[in-house]
Amino acid sequence: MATGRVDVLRRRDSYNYSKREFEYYRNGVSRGDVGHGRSDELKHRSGFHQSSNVRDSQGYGRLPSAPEPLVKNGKTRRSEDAAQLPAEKKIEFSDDVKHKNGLHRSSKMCDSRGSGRLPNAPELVVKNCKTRRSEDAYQSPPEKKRKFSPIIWDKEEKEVRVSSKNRVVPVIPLPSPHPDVARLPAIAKVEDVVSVGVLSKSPARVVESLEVEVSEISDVSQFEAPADLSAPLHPQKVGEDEQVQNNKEDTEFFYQRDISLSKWPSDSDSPRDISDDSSPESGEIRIKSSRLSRARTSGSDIEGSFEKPGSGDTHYGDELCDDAHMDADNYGGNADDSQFYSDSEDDSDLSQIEEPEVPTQKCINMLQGCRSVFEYERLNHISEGTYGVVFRARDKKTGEIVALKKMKMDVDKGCDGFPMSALREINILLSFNHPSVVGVKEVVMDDFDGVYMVMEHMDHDLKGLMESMKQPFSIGEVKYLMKQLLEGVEYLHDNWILHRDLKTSNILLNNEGELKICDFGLSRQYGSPLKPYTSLVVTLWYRAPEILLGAKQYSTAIDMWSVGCIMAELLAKAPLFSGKDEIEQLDKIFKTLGTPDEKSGLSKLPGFKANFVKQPYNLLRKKFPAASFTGSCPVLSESGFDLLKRLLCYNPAERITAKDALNHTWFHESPEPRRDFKPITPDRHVHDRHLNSRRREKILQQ
Ligand SMILES: Nc1ncnc2c1ncn2[C@@H]1O[C@H](COP(=O)(O)OP(=O)(O)OP(=O)(O)O)[C@@H](O)[C@H]1O
Repeated sequence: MATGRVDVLRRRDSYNYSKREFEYYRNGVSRGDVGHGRSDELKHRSGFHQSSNVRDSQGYGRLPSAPEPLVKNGKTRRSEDAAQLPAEKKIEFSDDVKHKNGLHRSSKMCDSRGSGRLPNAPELVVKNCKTRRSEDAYQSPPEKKRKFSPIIWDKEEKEVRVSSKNRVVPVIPLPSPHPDVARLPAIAKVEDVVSVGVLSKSPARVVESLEVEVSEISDVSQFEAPADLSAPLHPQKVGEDEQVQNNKEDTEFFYQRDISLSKWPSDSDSPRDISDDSSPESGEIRIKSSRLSRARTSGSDIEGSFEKPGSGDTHYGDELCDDAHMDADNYGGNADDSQFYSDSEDDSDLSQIEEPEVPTQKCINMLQGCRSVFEYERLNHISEGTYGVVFRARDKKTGEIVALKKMKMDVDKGCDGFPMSALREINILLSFNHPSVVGVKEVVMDDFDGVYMVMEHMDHDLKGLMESMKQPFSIGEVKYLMKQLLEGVEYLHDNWILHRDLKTSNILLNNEGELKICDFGLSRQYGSPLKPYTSLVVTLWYRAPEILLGAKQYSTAIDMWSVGCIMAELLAKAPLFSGKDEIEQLDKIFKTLGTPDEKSGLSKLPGFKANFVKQPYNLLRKKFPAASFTGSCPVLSESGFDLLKRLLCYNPAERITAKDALNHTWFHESPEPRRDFKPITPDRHVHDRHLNSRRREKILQQ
């Protein structure tokens, strides 16, 4: 059956969409209407991680025992003492830096290429895993750092500091770990400092994939000599160049991630100020340990219930570190023990700034290891995407209903290693805390190295909800949903994250009408100047024209285009541009919005010269008229249409930002956003949704 299932999955992949979409398209949209673009995307998304993921010999964390990689202008080096580079570890902000949500935020501007809105940062210099803008371009307090890690680095500290003043950040108390799940603690034994950005790579691979300044390596004994740095890590069959580019991108992403709060303790560590210069940033998790345990291919049955197999079935024995088992009594922090964060020298300045009330940042003490998935009772399968299978489950101790996303380990076909997409998602979601971003509670494991992200459970996703609705949302409801979506997107962009896969199936809703963005597998950090990114991001229907036309440099505007497509879909209850490949997608866009001209900001892109249909008019208003007597098309006021038009503006530099969109008059005119909106009868939809998932399971088994 398993083989059959895989075959079906493969077949499904050849139709280029996830099972959910498969079902959706199968039932709702003719097959011919969708998907071949998705095929490319899937291939790419799979290949995207292929060579960058090399299974190391660890368990859950799979942390290589690599010394700390330091990134400097795209190169890495190691240093004996990262603390010697304090200046390089800071990210400095220009004068218009604003403080919001406990994070320093800089306003955005358009880059000279018109490729998107950039933070008003001049040249970014990446050093020591942190980003810094060239000093001649701005003068801002060097002490200002970007901090958004939830990870507590200090075992003894029950609280950590964050950049925001007066923010209490409680440590989420975790119960005792599953006795068989000691992989994370096990990795806290090594002596080298490594980055979570290379979690999926063995030390050798880390060296292979990055340029290393050997002179600065303090301990070369643990590294193999760098291989051909330009070569992919594995033989590639397709899209090798693209793959190499993607690997670079992946690597850059993690080295640029900034988790300056994070600390990994060692037994001997005393509580440290997390602003310590040596604290890791940019997605790195520093660990002390050198014991490596062999990681094995995940063999867990994703369809099985979370019943713990007999203890004799576990295979970690000889690999586990005995003292990795944690004493239950000592396990878990105490929310009451939180203390105020301070941003050291910044405090006086910050006191001048009126700070909005923000939710506290989540903290998870990584040292506590992760609990077992057997702490949860599996209730039902919710959905399956490219990167994970999502279940509804109940916390056996608290009774809380959660969503468990089992990370697919085999998304990088033919490769070992923890998938980069999963690392990104876990890292980002653990870092963020916003009402419009889905909350991650913890990461748990099964006995087969399966890794699960425990998320707050949401009753619907927008796609499923719209499928089940007979009528489109009312304008007040659309406003309310759009407002929440824009708040989430604004939060991401303020925190330098591009989601890169905003679509209705990645927008969740609970029965209270609360909206949350999920699926951060394709997200990445952005900065200035723009780096070449992969153009194979964002599900085709929501993909911005600049990406479709081959732009390699893009920014937050790509998410805003997706938001525009989502707004149109909320209004019409049908996707706006549903091309089945890139050409058709562009064709559909141009037929509605008019073929872009030289002034569109797209004329320099590689695909612009292609012979597209010439359609000089913007016909969007026809689809969303100001009044309709037949009720066949959704009505939209002048100001609502203006917002939609600005979201779907060709020129990425002129496309409206999330912040400006939130201030748009549409949200202030009547009807007001319907805050009392609650999705349709919850039980029925939940039931339907589960029925659907059962139907999907059947299809997969055939
Ligand atoms: N916290 C949650 N609560 C309820 N349902 C969820 C939750 N997270 C995800 N889902 C459901 O699972 C589906 C797939 O989740 P997700 O998009 O994270 O997986 P994926 O493998 O990354 O998908 P994709 O193929 O779109 O990349 C979502 O569309 C949603 O229906």
